Amino acid sequence: MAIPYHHFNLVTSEKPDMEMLFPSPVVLTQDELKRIAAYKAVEMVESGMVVGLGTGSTAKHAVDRIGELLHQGKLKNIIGIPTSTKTHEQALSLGIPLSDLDSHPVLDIAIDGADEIDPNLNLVKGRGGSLLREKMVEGVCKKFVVIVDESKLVKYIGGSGLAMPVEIVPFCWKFTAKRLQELFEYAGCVAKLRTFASSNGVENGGLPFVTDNGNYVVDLYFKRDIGDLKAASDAILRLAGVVEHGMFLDMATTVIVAGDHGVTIKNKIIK
Ligand SMILES: O=C(CO)[C@H](O)[C@H](O)COP(=O)(O)O
Repeated sequence: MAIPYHHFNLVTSEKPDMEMLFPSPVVLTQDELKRIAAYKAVEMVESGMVVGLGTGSTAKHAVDRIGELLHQGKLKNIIGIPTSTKTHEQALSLGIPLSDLDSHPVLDIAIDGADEIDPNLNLVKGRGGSLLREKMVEGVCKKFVVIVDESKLVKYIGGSGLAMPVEIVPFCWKFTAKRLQELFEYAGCVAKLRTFASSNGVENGGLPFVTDNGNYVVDLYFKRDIGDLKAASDAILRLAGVVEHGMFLDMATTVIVAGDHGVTIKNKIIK
């Protein structure tokens, strides 16, 4: 049975942008690793902050922890900005005071998971379907802390072979999906409409998955590296019918990775 680890010995690595925390040698489940990364991130939250609340199984631990610290009186006057209806419901159930971008257009910090992280801290997000709200919220925070277990680390964006989601309007979705696939023909791209069944891991068709914004999601699968990410982003966003894509380029300020050998904290190098 997996045992959660209880303490860290702090060691600063030779690289100035990276801090390593080595735990006791124990076996951890993926969910425990997610929770460790989440709790570490919540240490960066201070009373009085406006906090972006991410979506997904990793971010859920961070929201739980913020709720717990508020309940214990260790955090005070937090305002949460949820990135999905699901997180909104979770935060409400924990008694976290909530607001939105209309009232709080600048956030102190946001904490969220990711589906992929490349060596330059570029991300793929949105396999949970909340990419648009996540990008809106996380694009206006002073610190964007990404929390993952080490399975999310990739050599290049798309490198996991799993989906890079694109939120599109439902109108003529096949047309938009085809244009997206053609855009990345050079990388062996296959574009698939996400369905409720496929979002649960069962590839047998079903009704289209509908986002919190009433849109569809087309998942792009790449066989090869798509190359210039900024060019890819611009090309996707130029297509009428596309609402947003799941590449979060140059947005993360800190990435916390929990792995079997400890927690690694990578900070963006400010040029
Ligand atoms: O982008 C997201 C949801 O839209 C999630 O942050 C991402 O899918 C990671 O999820 P998890 O923590 O469950 O692995």
